[in-house]
Amino acid sequence: MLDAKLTIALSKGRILEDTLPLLERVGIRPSEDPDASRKLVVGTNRPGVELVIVRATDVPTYVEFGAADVGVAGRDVLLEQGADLYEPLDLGIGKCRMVVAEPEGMAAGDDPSRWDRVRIATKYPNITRDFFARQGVQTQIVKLYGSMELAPLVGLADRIVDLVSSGRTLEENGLVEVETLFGISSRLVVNKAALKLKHPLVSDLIDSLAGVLEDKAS
Ligand SMILES: Nc1ncnc2c1ncn2[C@@H]1O[C@H](COP(=O)(O)OP(=O)(O)OP(=O)(O)O)[C@@H](O)[C@H]1O
Ligand SMILES: O=P(O)(O)OC[C@H]1O[C@H](OP(=O)(O)OP(=O)(O)O)[C@H](O)[C@@H]1O
Repeated sequence: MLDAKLTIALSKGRILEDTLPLLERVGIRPSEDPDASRKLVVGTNRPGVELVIVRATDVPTYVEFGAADVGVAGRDVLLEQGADLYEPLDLGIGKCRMVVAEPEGMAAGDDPSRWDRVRIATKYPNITRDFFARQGVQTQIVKLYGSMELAPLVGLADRIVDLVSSGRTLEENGLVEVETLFGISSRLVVNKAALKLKHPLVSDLIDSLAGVLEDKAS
């Protein structure tokens, strides 16, 4: 039997802020402001469609395990975690880039061969390890959960691997970008079983969002 319920996992902050206008354009409106509320399950104007509010780093887990049918997650989080998800749409929101940064004036510059055994602070240990391993550079990784830019200032690390958007956080902390790993935006992710078992609902959401993105691009 077809399940007429669709659960969408979103995280508070940037993703919620940028995703709600997209959902609005496809006719899905939360019944209360999820940012103002402490509720973690928020209904919508569409019967059977609800939002679950989770940490940004938890979105792939909720969707992979089917606790949510779809979700919105940054490419950074998706690459770091490597969850088994269907990723049909780049929503073009939450744009930033993953970079290596170091204190301004640091001698090693952008020659990775001189980076051996440097300590790198990051929230993304898998991405960081893979990136340097591919260059044949051994690094010691210090896993942090935020404020990465502080680490080189207090001697916790030599460099950081983190996200940059405007560049303001790097600049205000005397750091400079020395290498870009890749560009980032947020993606719609879908549970693979839900794609089959709830195909009409899921494909309707994907197609409607794709239409909105096409309109925005033209
Ligand atoms: N400065 C930024 N500009 C644009 N997009 C960003 C920026 N920082 C992060 N993002 C994107 O937004 C996503 C969510 O980031 P946000 O800061 O809202 O959550 P978080 O605090 O990193 O998550 P968590 O609470 O799980 O640690 C990131 O995964 C990334 O894809
Ligand atoms: O280039 P900018 O526009 O300054 O943006 C970059 C900052 O944004 C993110 O931090 P966030 O605001 O999520 O805080 P966090 O330290 O808690 O991760 C990221 O980790 C950088 O610190």
